[in-house]
Amino acid sequence: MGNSYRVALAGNPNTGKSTLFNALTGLRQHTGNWAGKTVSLAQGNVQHKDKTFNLIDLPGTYSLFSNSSDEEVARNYIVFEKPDVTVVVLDATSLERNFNLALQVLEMTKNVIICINLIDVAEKQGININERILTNRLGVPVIKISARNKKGFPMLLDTIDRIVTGAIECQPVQTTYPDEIEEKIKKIEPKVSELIENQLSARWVSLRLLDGDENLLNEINKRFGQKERAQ
Ligand SMILES: Nc1nc2c(ncn2[C@@H]2O[C@H](COP(=O)(O)OP(=O)(O)OP(=O)(O)O)[C@@H](O)[C@H]2O)c(=O)[nH]1
Ligand SMILES: [Mg+2]
Repeated sequence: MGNSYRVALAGNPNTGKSTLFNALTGLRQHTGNWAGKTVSLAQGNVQHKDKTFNLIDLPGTYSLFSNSSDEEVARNYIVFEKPDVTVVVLDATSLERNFNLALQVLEMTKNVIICINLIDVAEKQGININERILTNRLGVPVIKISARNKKGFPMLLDTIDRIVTGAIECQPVQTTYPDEIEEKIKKIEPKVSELIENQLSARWVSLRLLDGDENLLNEINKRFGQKERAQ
């Protein structure tokens, strides 16, 4: 499986993740249970040049904290299962709301593509989106597509390809918080970093701890504790 890569599709509900998934995989999907949860994730393959991209259709959520099991499944997949690339699918007609989740993903992981879908609807509404400016600001590729009309797919697949081969290096922009929070992050981040080594983003885990996210803490204990016991 040297040429096989996992590509997770994340995003708000109703942004066209499954439409994109089905269009790319041609409905050759099977579902797999994930991480001890009864939620099943649709998976399917797409062939691109010499590579196989294994797409994972994550549950649609408005955020990636621990508010619901859907959020946890999507969040845990991105941070613990570490897909090779995470594609965040956004609705071009409600970018402001959709960027909330996109910025959360940029804090969690490095290899991210922002995929702005429903571009056909946005264009009809006179909404112009400059993907080059967004790419520069966000530090990761931003691509416009219409999943229903199968537009923009070659660029999307090519960009996934270029990320997995290292031709593109993502440098996701990090949200800056008020001084008080930044100071707290500075205090705990080195300790967090020591504990989790390079397995997760220490800044992101620090933020979640400051937020009192016990479910995440339990998940870290469960996963990393297990590894230690197994050694
Ligand atoms: N016009 C237009 N409609 C689209 C496009 N992509 C998806 N849709 C429509 O948007 C609706 C939602 O699409 P889904 O693929 O079910 O969205 P989803 O992100 O999987 O939704 P959840 O599973 O609830 O998270 C459907 O009615 C699609 O036909 C597009 O590019 N253009
Ligand atoms: Mg769906």
